[in-house]
Amino acid sequence: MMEYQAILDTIQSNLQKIENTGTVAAYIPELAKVNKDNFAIYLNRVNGDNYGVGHWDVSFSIQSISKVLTLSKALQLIGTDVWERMDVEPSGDPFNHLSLLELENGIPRNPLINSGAIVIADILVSELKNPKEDFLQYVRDLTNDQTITYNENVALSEKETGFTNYATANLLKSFGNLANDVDTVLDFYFHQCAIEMNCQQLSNAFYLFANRGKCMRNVAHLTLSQVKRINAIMLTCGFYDEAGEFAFEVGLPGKSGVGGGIVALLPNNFTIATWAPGLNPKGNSFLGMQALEQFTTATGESIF
Ligand SMILES: NC(=O)CC[C@H](N)C(=O)O
Repeated sequence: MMEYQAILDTIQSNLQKIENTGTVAAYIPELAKVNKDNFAIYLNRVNGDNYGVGHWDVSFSIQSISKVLTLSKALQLIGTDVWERMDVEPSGDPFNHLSLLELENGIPRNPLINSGAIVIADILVSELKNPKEDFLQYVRDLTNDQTITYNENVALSEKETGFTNYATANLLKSFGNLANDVDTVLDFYFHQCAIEMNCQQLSNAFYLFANRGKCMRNVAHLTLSQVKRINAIMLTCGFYDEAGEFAFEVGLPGKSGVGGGIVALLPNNFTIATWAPGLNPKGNSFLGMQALEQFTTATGESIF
């Protein structure tokens, strides 16, 4: 019998001993206000057991982690048509990089970099009746928690400073890969990124990817094939130009966000969420990456 709580406690005390060289994301002014000392891990096993350490009940901005949830909704709505508008290859580039998009004629490398996520946002704006409300409801249903909401200050803060995302959306539009207008799509995108969750909610939200497409309420949202593909994309593209490093160190499908969250999972086994707002130079949580490396090393539980 594995002592998961003891393993999480040990990871927390190990990480308290090292210098946290991460820095909070400053390019979105609202995120720069978050205290770097926050640290949390929450683990959900598919057998129903759960464990937490640190500030696992404190909410933070999920940012790019939302891209997996919008992809999941888009696949549910239009299936494989999604792949007519983007690829499934790792980019090896930072999340907001523009030059590949221009070279490749407005076809994003994958749905987890900003350009791909903006195309997915465009799909949801076209397909959902009330896009922001309906998507939030989807996230609440997956998580089995009706309290989850957008942080309007974060959405506005990103809108005011989101010059690179405007450039990306305009480039997509110029290549004919955006059906709706740039402002409408980016308003949706800035809101999805501004959803707040704590580690418990985040781990719950991703439960369906470890549980063969069925959420916490045991409702089926995705086919087995869709879950397989989403997990493959998280493994190859979830950490941008550090996807190789995450696979090497941790060995799980996962997704990071510039709010300092990471969520990862082992199919049929567990989901785990970490939060530590200090980011490494690639925009991934400095301590979160290490916490997950220690977790899969201590438990021996990874996809490899
Ligand atoms: N990596 C991230 O979390 C980036 C998300 C952020 N909202 C952006 O578009 O810049």
